[in-house]
Amino acid sequence: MISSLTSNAPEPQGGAPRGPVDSSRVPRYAGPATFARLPRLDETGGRTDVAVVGVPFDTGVSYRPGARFGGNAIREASRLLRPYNPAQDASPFALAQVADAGDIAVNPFDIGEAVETVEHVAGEILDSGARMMTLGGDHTIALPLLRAMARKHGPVALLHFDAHLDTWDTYFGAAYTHGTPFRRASEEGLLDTAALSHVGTRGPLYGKQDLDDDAKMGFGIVTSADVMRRGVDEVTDQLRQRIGDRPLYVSVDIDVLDPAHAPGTGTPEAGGLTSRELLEILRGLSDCNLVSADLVEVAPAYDHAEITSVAASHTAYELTTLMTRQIAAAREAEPAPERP
Ligand SMILES: N=C(N)NCCCC(=O)O
Ligand SMILES: [Zn+2]
Ligand SMILES: [Zn+2]
Repeated sequence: MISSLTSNAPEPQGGAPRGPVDSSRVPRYAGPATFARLPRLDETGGRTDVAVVGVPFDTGVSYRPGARFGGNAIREASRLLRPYNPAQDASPFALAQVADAGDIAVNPFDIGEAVETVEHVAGEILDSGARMMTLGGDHTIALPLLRAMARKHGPVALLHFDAHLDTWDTYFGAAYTHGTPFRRASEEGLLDTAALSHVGTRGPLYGKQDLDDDAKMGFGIVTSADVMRRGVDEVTDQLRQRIGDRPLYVSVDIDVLDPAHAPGTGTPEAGGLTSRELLEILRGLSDCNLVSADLVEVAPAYDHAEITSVAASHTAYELTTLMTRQIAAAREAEPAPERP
């Protein structure tokens, strides 16, 4: 019998979460890439507090394809993440169990079926009590994810980081595309219309009507230029006030970043946020009730030196840290008899 060449994460002690592989013992470039070198879900007995889930799907794109490879590119780039997050003063993988649940197997030839599959699997994960950190995939997948969120939490507050509105109606007559998920979510009543914000919006539109339609759905817009002029702290305060203690879903399209910070994406627009601005805004959400998040539109074929997937891995790390901090705080407030 051949023993494993690269050891897995160490056995946890006394019910503590199973953490990442120790990079001081196993070189971080060795072995299979799970997000942040965390255990797979089957290594935690199928139980986790936060499930990192890939959705290799890009059949909904209107321009460059390739986001189906985004999740695995982010996992590869996440090998360098370390267990303590000084910006949030937290060790996310010690506060709660985070595990890599692998990919949802979606039909690349049938968008309707793919949307149903994502909704179904997301529902199972949420029913287990876990939160989701989803790695896309193109932005189409936000719709089935929001359907699952609304079934569990009711209409959710939405913080949407993106160059684009993604509230357009149809493309070539198709209702489910990466430019339309939030229009469908609004029509289906999945969103809490008092707390909807786009952040980082910029670039040409089809017409002024796009903005009128978007405003009618209840969205507020913080453009990329607003972030530059008003600054991260003021913008974050305003977003936090709008969200309050509502259940919050965060959807990050990596094209919210300037193409200098994220060239590896399908519909790039000049004049975007820096990765520093995005990470800082996210860190400011620590008192929000973040129920789950997605990070979409990483298309590694257009990337260079993993610029985009490194930015994406750090973005997912900040989001995961926010969730684990909230899970730990809730446990402290009301001690549960056993860890899932
Ligand atoms: N969701 C993303 N990334 N892009 C939407 C752009 C849709 C369009 O081509 O007008
Ligand atoms: Zn976009
Ligand atoms: Zn988008």
